[in-house]
Amino acid sequence: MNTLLVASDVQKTFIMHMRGGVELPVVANVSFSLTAGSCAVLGGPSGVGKSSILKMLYGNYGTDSGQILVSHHGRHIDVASADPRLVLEIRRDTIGYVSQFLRAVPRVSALDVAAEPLLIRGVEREVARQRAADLFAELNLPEKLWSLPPATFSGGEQQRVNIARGFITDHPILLLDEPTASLDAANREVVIDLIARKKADGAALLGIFHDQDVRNAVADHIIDVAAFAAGKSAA
Ligand SMILES: Nc1ncnc2c1ncn2[C@@H]1O[C@H](COP(=O)(O)OP(=O)(O)OP(=O)(O)O)[C@@H](O)[C@H]1O
Repeated sequence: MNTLLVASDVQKTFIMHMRGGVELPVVANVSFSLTAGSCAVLGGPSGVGKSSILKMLYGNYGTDSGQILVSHHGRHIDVASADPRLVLEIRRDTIGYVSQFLRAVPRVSALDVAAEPLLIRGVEREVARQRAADLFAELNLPEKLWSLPPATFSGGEQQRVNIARGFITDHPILLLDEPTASLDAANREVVIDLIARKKADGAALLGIFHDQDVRNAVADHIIDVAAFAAGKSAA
């Protein structure tokens, strides 16, 4: 088994400095690993810390303790303690992330938003845009929208731009935060298929899916986040 990420005893507490230093413990004792060619799903009730875990793996949230070891260009790097420049390099080449909502940049077309992760990896602009167009077509995004900035798109249209942006690269690790939340049944099926292809290509995926049908279709195993707090083995 080719292990691409190992999280060990990860812990996080939010301290609300604007609220008199109130402490909000979010997760503790979080330990799991991700292997190539499989999709793990974070499970557990709302508020248990699923999104926070994804954000820690991506380096958006810091950790209080624990390690998040990632296989990056043949080295094992601890995302939890890596310097910000290295975290950016890991995001460029090793860990992709589909967030729930698109952060649209004004005046940038949907095609260029989706193509950007390839451009920053040095792929030629027309090749990257063609790849984005192929994904948009597969995701049934109307062609008349492709050259428009996505800020005014519907929730489901924006989510499909975000999915194309996340799936366009061949990152070995891909994090998915509710990628199907705003999609209709037909497009949920497209995403299930995209995930299956990523697995077949050898990527390690970790996702949050509230939709039970999607979860059943993609999950190789469920990581029960509530069990960490209870001190049990979760995976
Ligand atoms: N930036 C933040 N500052 C303060 N508290 C936060 C922050 N992000 C998350 N939290 C808190 O951490 C807890 C876990 O939130 P998180 O979004 O990780 O849960 P979740 O399991 O993904 O929930 P859901 O299934 O509802 O999306 C919540 O109580 C939330 O209020």
